[in-house]
Amino acid sequence: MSQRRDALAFDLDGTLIDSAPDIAIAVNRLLADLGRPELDLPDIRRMIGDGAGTLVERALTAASVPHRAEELNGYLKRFLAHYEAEPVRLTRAYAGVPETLAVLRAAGYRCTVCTNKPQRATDMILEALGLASYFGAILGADAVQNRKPHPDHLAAALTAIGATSGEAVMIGDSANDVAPARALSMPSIVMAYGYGRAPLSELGADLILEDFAGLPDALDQLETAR
Ligand SMILES: O=C(O)COP(=O)(O)O
Ligand SMILES: [Mg+2]
Repeated sequence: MSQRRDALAFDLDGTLIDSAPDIAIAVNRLLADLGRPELDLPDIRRMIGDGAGTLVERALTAASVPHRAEELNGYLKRFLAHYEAEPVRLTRAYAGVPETLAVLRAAGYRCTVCTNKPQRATDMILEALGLASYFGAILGADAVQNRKPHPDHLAAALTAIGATSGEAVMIGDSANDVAPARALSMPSIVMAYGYGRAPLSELGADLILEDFAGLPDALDQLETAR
C-alpha cells in the first residue's frame, strides 16, 4: 500500500482567512487618492485570487479609472502601501482554522502555504493571527517566478517543506488552486465559502468542503478512495 499523503498545501485568501474587508479598505483608499467613489465589498471580493496586480487592474476598470499598462505598477505600489499599513484590522481566520491546523499538525501532517498574495503582507497577516508557526514554508506570489495557477508555485511550496506532489493534497478556494494541483497529479479540496468565481461544481476538485473543521475527515476520505 502506498504512503498516506501527509503534506498539505494551503491557499490563503478565501481558504484560511477572510481577508476581503481589509483588501477592500485598501482598494477604496487607492480609489479615494484618485478621486473616485468606493467599490462595494462583494464586488471587491470577486476580484481576489489572481494576485494583487490583477486585483488593482480589476478595481481600476470597475471604478472607470483610465489606466495604461505602464502605470499599473505605480497603482499597485500605492495599493500595497495602503494594504500593508493595516492588513489585519478586520481580517480573521475562518471558523475552525487554528484548531484544525493544530489537529493536523498533531496527526503528523506537514503544511505549507501557496498564495497569490504578496509575501510581505502574507507574513504580516499569518504572524498577527498566530498562524505562521503551523507552516513549514509560506510562499507568496512574489517568492516565485510563475505564480498560481502555474504549477511551479505549488511545486516550490512543497519542495520548501521537503515534500513531493505525490505526497501532497492542495486545499484552496478557486480554479487557481485546482489547476496547479491537477497539473501535478495531486488531489485538491476546495472550500465552498471562499472567493472562487467559477461555480464550485465546475472546478474539478476531488472534494468540496463547507467547513474547515471537516478537513481531517475529508483527508481520510480521500485516502480511503485511493
Ligand atoms: O490574489 C491574492 O492576492 C491572494 O489570493 P490567494 O491567497 O487566494 O492565492
Ligand atoms: Mg484563494
